[in-house]
Amino acid sequence: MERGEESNHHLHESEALDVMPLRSLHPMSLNGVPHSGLFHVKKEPNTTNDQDIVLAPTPLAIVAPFPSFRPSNNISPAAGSAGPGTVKRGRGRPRGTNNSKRPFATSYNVSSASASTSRASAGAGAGHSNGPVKRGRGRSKASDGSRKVVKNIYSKSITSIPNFQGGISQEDCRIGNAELANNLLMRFDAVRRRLCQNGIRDANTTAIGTFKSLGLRTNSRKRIGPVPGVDVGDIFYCRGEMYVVGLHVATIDIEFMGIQENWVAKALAICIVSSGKNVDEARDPASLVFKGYGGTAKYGDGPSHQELDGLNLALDYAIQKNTVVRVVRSEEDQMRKNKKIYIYDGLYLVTEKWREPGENGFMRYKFKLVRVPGQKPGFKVWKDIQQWKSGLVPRPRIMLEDISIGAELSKIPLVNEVSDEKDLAPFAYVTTLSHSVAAVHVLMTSKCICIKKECGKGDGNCFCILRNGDEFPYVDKVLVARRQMVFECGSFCCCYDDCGNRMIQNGLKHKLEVFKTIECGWGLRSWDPLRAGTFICEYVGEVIKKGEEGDDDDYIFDSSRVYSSLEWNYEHELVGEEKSNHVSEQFALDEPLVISAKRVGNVARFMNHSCQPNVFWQPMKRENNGKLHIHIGLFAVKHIPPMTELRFDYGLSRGEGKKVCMCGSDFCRGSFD
Ligand SMILES: C[S@@+](CC[C@H](N)C(=O)[O-])C[C@H]1O[C@@H](n2cnc3c(N)ncnc32)[C@H](O)[C@@H]1O
Repeated sequence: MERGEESNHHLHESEALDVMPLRSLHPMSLNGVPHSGLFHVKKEPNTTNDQDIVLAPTPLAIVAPFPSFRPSNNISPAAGSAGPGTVKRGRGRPRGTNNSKRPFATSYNVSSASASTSRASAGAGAGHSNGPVKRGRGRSKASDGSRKVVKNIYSKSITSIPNFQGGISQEDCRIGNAELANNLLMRFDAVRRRLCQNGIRDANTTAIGTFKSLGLRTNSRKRIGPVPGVDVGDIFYCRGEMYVVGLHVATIDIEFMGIQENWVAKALAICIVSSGKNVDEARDPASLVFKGYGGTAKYGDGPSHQELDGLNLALDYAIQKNTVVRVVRSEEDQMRKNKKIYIYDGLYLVTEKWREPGENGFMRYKFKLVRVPGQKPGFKVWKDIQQWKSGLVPRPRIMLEDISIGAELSKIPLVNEVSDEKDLAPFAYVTTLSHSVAAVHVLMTSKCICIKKECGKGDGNCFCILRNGDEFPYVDKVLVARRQMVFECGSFCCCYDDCGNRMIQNGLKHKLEVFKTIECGWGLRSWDPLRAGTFICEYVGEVIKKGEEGDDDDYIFDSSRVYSSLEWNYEHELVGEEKSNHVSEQFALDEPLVISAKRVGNVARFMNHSCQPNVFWQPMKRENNGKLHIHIGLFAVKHIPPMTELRFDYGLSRGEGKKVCMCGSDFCRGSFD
């Protein structure tokens, strides 16, 4: 049936259906879509349209297969660092609506990743898994039939932890909210980073196994339309993250929910991931053509025509019902070869379907999806930036080509989309911190003790690695954990200039722009997506003595201010470590570090303040000309979509700020500075 033939049946977000396990049903009874269970529906009190989807009191109404989740192999409310005195808020563990803290699991078990997804005990709100087929318990048969021990020390996932406080109530888990989604994404990525650092081969899968089995997820209720806490434009670096926030909870590119209409169970498409291969027109930010399923060679049979069954029927049902479908676009990640970034692009309508001959001559289904107008841009932002970068289309409203006047490798434009102002208060753009009065630590050794034995000068241990707790502080160029101090490699190490532990000294790696904000003067943002833990820039300026700041100096960084706490690091229980391994996030500076970027500075001087920042600061020791200095690195708290303003917490000087804060966040303290 083509669009328009049916009546104006709509299912809106307000009519979202409540899904609870009921009992299992024949696996193929859902429009031919295999599924694992039948779910009973409770309708939201304010639901208005009962005719289209019959919500029978019992025995069935909505059929929601709990998907077996198998993530792909792809791989903060407060800012800054926790200062000497901190306003406790941080990521924390959010309380449930009933303010209760609930343990999620009762026993501790570290299992192999392959088994963990199938064996995962369903924690609160996690539902049950029909995950991968169980393949035994660590012993497999060799080709000659003999038993061989498979020792896979790199694949561990935590399936249960006694007394673990997940901090999420079952109700919150089901309904979801922005704080929870944010919190879980940060915790998930912290675990993933640590597992990577520990050499776990498939850190994504292991992390998701842990989160799934402990019930650490939100929006566990299937729903049509938006999911609470996920905004258009939000980005995800693996499918596990979309699972944790309930955006797309399926191993395949299409997620559906079971609906019962006139006592017949039907599948309705609710979310699709356009992965490039399954779409014809992925480049158009307003519409796409999704390819149908089926018709491929199976069990030795040849390919065949695609039929209107299974997932094709789920998309067709969305046409009939005129229901919205969430669409996740994807783009290549420029920082990781052959990996993707997923961009939530909001709601679409499936407007038409047709069948046409495919390359092999067999008929293939196609579905056109058109973006619902009036939503904020998501994927379009990426397309615009690609055009600016390629030079095909100039970036509009540029007031100054490069505020760094060539000091940075990549130009930093000054952009004003809100007025015609193009003047900046005069300052000198510099890329290095000037230490007129800073405490300078003279290096005790000029001996090379680098990690490369072959250099012949060292003993095989890099001085900097040892000082970083015998761990390399980064994985895939992102910081794993905040520390009291990060020690950078320097000229006394035998590593090369492109060593991954030379972050601050190698300067900006992302394309940034200074732009006019509506309420806070000039601000800073990035054209590139920034993964949580990405080094953005250093806070550059003149180091001054505490107490010597001018009253009119708006460009002060002061480590001795009071900062809201931020719990950014991994939870040791979730990576199977002892508490003693926990890396402290409290920085410890012998003396306050005060930097003024008023007269001289870099892009960081344009970063505005937020009480719920997306950037934190990290003290870093770096050697220059045989001397060690403390520098301040600014890093992404969470994944930051392109063109999102970058802000850190300026802190409070005396418990109360001098300036009225206009950050607009839910956690605004009202003042800063
Ligand atoms: C380091 S500068 C940031 C760049 C500045 N917006 C500019 O135009 O040069 C700090 C100043 O920006 C403004 N600002 C930054 N964050 C703000 C906020 N959350 N609310 C109000 N004003 C803010 C205040 O004037 C503050 O003194």
